[in-house]
Amino acid sequence: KKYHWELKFCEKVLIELAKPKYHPVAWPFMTAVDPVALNIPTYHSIIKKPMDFGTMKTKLDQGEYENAKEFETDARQVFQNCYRFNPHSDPINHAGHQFEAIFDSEWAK
Ligand SMILES: Cc1ccc(Nc2c(-c3ccc(O)cc3)nc3c(C)cccn23)cc1
Repeated sequence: KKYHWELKFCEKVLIELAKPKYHPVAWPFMTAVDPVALNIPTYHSIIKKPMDFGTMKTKLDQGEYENAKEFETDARQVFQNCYRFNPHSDPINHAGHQFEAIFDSEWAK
């Protein structure tokens, strides 16, 4: 089916983004933000739709995406959450922009 090919592409993108060479910019976005561990108790009052690439992998493996568009929507949510919560000056905000550029490059292939 059409969707099957689209989801294979999503899996391929995740495998690429999880490579060690991207870890310096990818690491804050590969697992769910833990407000207790990070001492940011306001996180869930500011960010209404938490998302991360680890959760996206689980959703993909569990068949929770119907198409590539739904997958991309979650990816964009990761970056929007990062820019909303982390000040422009914060290194995490900068890492988000760098990692989004890597995602965009893979997504355009
Ligand atoms: C006091 C303070 C300030 C900034 C942060 N940002 C931050 C985030 C983060 C990622 C995505 C996101 O939507 C929001 C936050 N992830 C981290 C990690 C893994 C380590 C250190 C900082 N981190 C943490 C604590």
